[in-house]
Amino acid sequence: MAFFSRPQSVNAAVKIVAPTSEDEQAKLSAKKDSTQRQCRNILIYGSCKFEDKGCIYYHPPRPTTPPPASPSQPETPSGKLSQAVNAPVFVPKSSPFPPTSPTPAYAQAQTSLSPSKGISSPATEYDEHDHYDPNYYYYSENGAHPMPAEGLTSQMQAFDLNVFEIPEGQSSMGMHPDYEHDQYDHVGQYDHAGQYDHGGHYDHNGHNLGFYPPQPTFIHQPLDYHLYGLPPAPPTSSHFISPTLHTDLQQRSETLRTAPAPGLGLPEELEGYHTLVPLESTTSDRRKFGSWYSTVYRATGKDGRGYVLRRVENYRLMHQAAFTAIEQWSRIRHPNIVSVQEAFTTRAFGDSSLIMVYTYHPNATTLYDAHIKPKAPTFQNGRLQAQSQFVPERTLWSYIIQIAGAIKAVHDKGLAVRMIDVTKVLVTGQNRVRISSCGIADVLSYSPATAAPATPGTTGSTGSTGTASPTSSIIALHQQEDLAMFGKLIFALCCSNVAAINNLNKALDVMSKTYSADVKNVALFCLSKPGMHKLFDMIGSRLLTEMDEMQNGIDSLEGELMYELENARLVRLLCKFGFINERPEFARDPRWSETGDRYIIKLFRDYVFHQVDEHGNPVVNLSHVLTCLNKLDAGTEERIMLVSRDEQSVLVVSYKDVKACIESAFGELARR
Ligand SMILES: Nc1ncnc2c1ncn2[C@@H]1O[C@H](COP(=O)(O)OP(=O)(O)OP(=O)(O)O)[C@@H](O)[C@H]1O
Repeated sequence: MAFFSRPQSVNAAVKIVAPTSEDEQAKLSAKKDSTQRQCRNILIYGSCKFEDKGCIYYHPPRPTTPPPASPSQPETPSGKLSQAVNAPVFVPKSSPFPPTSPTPAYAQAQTSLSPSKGISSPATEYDEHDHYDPNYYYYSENGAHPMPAEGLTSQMQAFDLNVFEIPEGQSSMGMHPDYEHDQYDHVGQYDHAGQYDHGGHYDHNGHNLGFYPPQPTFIHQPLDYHLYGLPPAPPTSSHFISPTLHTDLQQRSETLRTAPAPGLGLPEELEGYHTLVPLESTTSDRRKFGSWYSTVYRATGKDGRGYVLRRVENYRLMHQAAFTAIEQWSRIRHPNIVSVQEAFTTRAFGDSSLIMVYTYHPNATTLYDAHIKPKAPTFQNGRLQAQSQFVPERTLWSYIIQIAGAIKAVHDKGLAVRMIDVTKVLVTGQNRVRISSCGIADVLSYSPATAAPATPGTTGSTGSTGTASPTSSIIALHQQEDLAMFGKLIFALCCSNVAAINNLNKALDVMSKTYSADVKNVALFCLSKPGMHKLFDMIGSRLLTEMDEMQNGIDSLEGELMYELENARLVRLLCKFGFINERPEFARDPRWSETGDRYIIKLFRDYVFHQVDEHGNPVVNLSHVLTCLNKLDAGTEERIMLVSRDEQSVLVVSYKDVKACIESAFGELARR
């Protein structure tokens, strides 16, 4: 292959060819007599702890001075470097990276390399040892822990391996099915029963004798973790961020995609909205919305997004001008108001219905459902106990501030909410509330007598302009009503009773037992229908607390986003694989995706996705995939063994090389 014809660079890929028949003979005869076989701990670690404790294998006499270790080729015993230089070199085309930095000794050895030595003439200096057969331990001991790929690669490097035998009929891919964790950093040792130990020594019966520091021959090779995105700091607990944020988001996404139950008899399509799903029961006790029945549906809009359709049954539109307020409402975008989209009438339900369209907030509940509706008792400490409905004061203030902010925004636009009720305020996230059903009262109670559209700043209570028109005084009245409704809502929440206000003394009693005097003062203040700005004076410094919490929430979400950024890196890589692998033709070359640098990419893809275990079953290990892709994206120096599909050749390449191949191939495609 063309990759091996460039020995001018440093060693990145090593082709391992099938052994000659003489090698085979030598290996077989060596296996026959284990006392003549060199101990593998010597081969791998340079020493055997059991040499004097009964190890039956051959231990050559120890050299008087240990060979110096190479710092940049940590997994290669330095004593074998002169043999390693015989390895052919893989250099990706137009590599954007500098070549793998060799040690001075290694570089020197390379320059003295005879050009006649290539891949087809593997080094023969190994003949004094028996050839390393990575399958030997694994297949000789049934049930032994299979050798992980990284372990195998480092073993091969430790042997300066140029000659490698893949037993006939055995898939080399199947040798390392348990690639689960990032084991590259471990310096393990195989005992003679084939047990792998991450840095520990085993006796010859396979018992672990304890954890020993790595042998000096092997230098710990850390990953280039600095190339990865830093994990975000642990998020500070935030009032507005759910501790189960991921689950909540997934559940919302699931809710968005639930299909409607069949046989509901709902219209297929309404002004472009389709796939209607009722959000409340249409059969059980129904409360009237003023003097109308209403039903809330979830629907999918023309843009594919979710919307809420509130249908008011048997509504007859007498004046088109009734929709004027909707135009104003649809311009209000506030974090504590469910946005109004549009309104129309329809006969699709068999009657004349008014449809109000709002933004959909999946899995939202009403304040009533969240805090007031009696809940079934649950088992706590082995006993059935009623669930607490109590709203903590911190949460209550948060609700007060959010709702007050929403009311103010509406009033500033010259409108009134007219619908502040525990059943119409939605909890749409962790301690987040939004006023829903806005604008509907304006349509339903439209009268031509009060038809003149209000303009911002012309309101009675909050407005600042001179003479009040009849319209503006009505709006001012509605705005004062808003505050009174807000006061009632605070009482209802504090007393867990929608009708708490009907017995004010009792409600005040309950309230003062649980909450601070400030809560009571604010609730009473609202009931007295004051101006909005005075309300904010009472809330005072609690606004700052709320702001701090909001910013904590933002920090926390940014941290979450950082995690997702990591995903984007991997998706980009996968896209590049998709562009390159199996491309039918490029530059009039039908074999483009199978040749040159692309061949490495293909083998790498096999290594990541197409591994099989010893039984030939696919290895579908996501952590293996993620680990490989992260290392690829970081372009680490770590090497892996890629096996051709015919299992006749093996390449040892670094992630850095594979990354260079991908950059180069993708660059070719992108330049066109
Ligand atoms: N914009 C929205 N996004 C998500 N869900 C909503 C939205 N608006 C309403 N809902 C849900 O629809 C359901 C019915 O809403 P509705 O306003 O009718 O409340 P309700 O408690 O049934 O009040 P009522 O008894 O007055 O009908 C509620 O569970 C509410 O959570």
